[in-house]
Amino acid sequence: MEIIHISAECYPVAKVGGLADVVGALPKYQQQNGDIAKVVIPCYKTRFLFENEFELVHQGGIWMGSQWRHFNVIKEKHNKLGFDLYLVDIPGLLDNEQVYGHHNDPERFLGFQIATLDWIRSWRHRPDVLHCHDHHAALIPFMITQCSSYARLEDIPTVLTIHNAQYQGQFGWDRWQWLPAFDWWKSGLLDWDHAINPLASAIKCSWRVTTVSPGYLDELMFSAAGLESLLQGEKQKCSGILNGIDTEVWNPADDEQLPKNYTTRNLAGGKKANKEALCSRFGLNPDLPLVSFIGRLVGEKGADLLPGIIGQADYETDHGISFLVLGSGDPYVAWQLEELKTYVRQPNYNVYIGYDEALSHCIYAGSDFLLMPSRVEPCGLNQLYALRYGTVPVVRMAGGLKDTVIDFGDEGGYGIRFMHPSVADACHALRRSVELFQQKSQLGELRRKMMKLDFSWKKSARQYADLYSSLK
Ligand SMILES: Nc1ncnc2c1ncn2[C@@H]1O[C@H](COP(=O)(O)OP(=O)(O)O[C@H]2O[C@H](CO)[C@@H](O)[C@H](O)[C@H]2O)[C@@H](O)[C@H]1O
Repeated sequence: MEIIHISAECYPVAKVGGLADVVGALPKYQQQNGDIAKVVIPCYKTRFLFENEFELVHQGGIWMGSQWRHFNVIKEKHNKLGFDLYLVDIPGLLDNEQVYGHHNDPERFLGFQIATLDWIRSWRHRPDVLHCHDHHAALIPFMITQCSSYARLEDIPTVLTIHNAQYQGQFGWDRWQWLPAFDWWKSGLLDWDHAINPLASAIKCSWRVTTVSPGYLDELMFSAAGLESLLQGEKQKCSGILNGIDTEVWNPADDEQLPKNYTTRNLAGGKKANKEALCSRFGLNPDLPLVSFIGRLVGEKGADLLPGIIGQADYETDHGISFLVLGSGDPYVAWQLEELKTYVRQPNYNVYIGYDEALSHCIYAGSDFLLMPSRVEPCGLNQLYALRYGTVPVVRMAGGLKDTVIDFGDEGGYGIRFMHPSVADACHALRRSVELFQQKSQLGELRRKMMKLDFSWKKSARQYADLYSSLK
């Protein structure tokens, strides 16, 4: 079976968040299972582009309204990622370093999708599935079924995976001419709330819709940033498939980013060495329980709650807890987190504003607890990385967090859960964390248990394979 993943991100080529991790890993496991999995993403000017070798596989041109745009498709030459990687290069549109945040993002991602289809249309054979990830690839199901220029592709099954329904990629009807020609009476398939809404369109037009955890699918039925009724109506084609993690990239036994590698055998010593290195870099006291946060500084992740949580927990424990934050995003939250250093000082708190992949690995390994006060969490990968590194996840019961973290107070449990995204609930969970930290043997046992859990892609890749087979 040949599966084409179409996405805006793919680790390690271009990563902003968890979408990249999934698209960089799932295809690798699909290849290992005997399928052919290919990934197509925009050709941004990231380091990966300059540090690797590519070959030109296609040249073409597309119309977007009255604008003609030339494009190239290049392929990474040496199968570095374990699957074929294709980059769609549209000069003047996609050739920036930043993945998102441009004034013309709708036009950029639409151009990417049209060029991708234009290229696939030129193949002699047809792939078995087009797997579209998030809104950046979500106009494809509409275009292949409704735009006459892609009629050749019309009966290829399409799967939409929703990694995050908060972002839908809407743009105004004044820009409908950017799309390839379609019958106007079909425009309802593009519309949601009087705008062209790519995510809504894919929910309507794709053969199947998946969410990145079953819990998130349940949540979307009553909280989906305006798409609730649409999802309820299309419920029969929706399913939740939990994300896995790439256990080759995230493995404390041979992670090259860590000061010391460890397994369940040298767990205590390994965690200690990593914690000491991390604490010494950030001026923290290694004898205190270390709670970390890694992520985008946005409301969904509850990042705005962090200053309150950290201040309150520091006060309640009489400086008996330490915090480290790694994140980037909302400038106001970033400023607040910097400001907090004047109230909660070293050795109890430090923050690194920015994006640093290597540091994130050191934090998963060197922390005792990973805090995730998310308001919305479609799956969440951080808690899965934390588990793999023997770090106790302290999570708000949302979406995928609820599906993957069982409270250590319950049978078979290993993490800490709390109910509401509030300072009070998070602080209560942190008090439990401090108590757990003092029970050294219980903590050691939990760490061993967490590291043995299997959240690899094996099971989830099989679920996707079953889904694709059902489309034949
Ligand atoms: N400042 C920083 N420096 C270094 N690394 C950083 C970082 N900020 C974040 N990261 C890394 O980015 C990834 C974030 O993963 P999440 O699952 O939180 O993704 P995100 O919310 O972006 O994606 C959406 O898609 C994913 C995948 O489906 C879902 O799991 C998730 O719930 C959904 O919101 C992790 O690998 C994390 O370590």
